[in-house]
Amino acid sequence: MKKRVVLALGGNAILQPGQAGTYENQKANIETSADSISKIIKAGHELVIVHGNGPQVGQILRQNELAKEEVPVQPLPICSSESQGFIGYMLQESLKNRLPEKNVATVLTMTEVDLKDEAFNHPTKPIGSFYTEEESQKLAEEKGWVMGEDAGRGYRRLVASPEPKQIVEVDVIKTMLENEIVVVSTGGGGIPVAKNAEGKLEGVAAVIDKDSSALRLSKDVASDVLMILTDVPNVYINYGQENQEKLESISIEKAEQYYNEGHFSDGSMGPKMAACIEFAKLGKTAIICALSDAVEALEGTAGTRIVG
Ligand SMILES: Nc1ncnc2c1ncn2[C@@H]1O[C@H](COP(=O)(O)OP(=O)(O)O)[C@@H](O)[C@H]1O
Ligand SMILES: NC(=O)OP(=O)(O)O
Repeated sequence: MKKRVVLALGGNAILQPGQAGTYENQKANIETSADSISKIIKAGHELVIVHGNGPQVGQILRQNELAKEEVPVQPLPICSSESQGFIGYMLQESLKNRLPEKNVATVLTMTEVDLKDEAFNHPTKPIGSFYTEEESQKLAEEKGWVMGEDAGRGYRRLVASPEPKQIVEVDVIKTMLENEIVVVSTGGGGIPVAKNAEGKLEGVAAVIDKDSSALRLSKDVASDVLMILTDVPNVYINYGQENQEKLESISIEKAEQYYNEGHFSDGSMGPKMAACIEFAKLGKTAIICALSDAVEALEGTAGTRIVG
């Protein structure tokens, strides 16, 4: 049966930790992602792809800073829009090469946030490259960056990550879905904008969590499924320990219990599970699975499903 699916594509699907972030690295990863995504489209489902941009937006910002003697530095929302543009282009190209008959288009998407969001006072979103603890201390001292540990993988620059309140282009996205267009939207959680003192939208320095924005978008376009693709085949309890246990199909109550017991790390699996639990509460299906298992997970034979 045809389903409307919002698919959140993890950062690893575009750039893996340890990779330099060359065009070739990103192209190769996106080609692999397109193999899986095109199978979902071929199966006849309506699809919106929401991608991450943490590594890319950090690198664009850094390029700006390093070139500042010659070229004016652009603010973070401009860097976000650039990341949506180039990742959208790469996805469009790879998907169009596999499915020449399908229309695939990227919507540069703004996401409204609240300037009073407490998150502006506590940066938590890791962007850009990974550093050692020593390098991280030096960068904090010399450049005043806020640095933090990222899920045991090293240290990264942190920026504010407010809650997504509204996807500004949601009506455009719905119209495209109704016209069978595969949509790439809300990349990097959306370009963060907020109402200024005159009530006008204006870009703000933040990077929104793409899993939270994918949840917002899933609700707004009334998708049947929220699917988060990442680099692990399942969610586990006691993850990384000898007694780790794979979760396949779980109830909202069990998922909440495990969440409250701290089985899902902040900044990695935590926000994914929080988004899935909230989506399942609408009586719908939320899935977390590996990129390569997307079609099987939709059919219910792979991944972790929270069933509402
Ligand atoms: N309970 C858990 N089960 C599975 N993976 C977990 C768990 N807790 C933390 N993780 C980590 O979450 C990572 C996926 O999150 P993240 O790196 O943010 O993904 P992405 O960049 O793909 O959005 C996995 O690689 C794994 O190391
Ligand atoms: N914006 C965002 O959540 O990006 P990553 O998934 O790459 O961290």
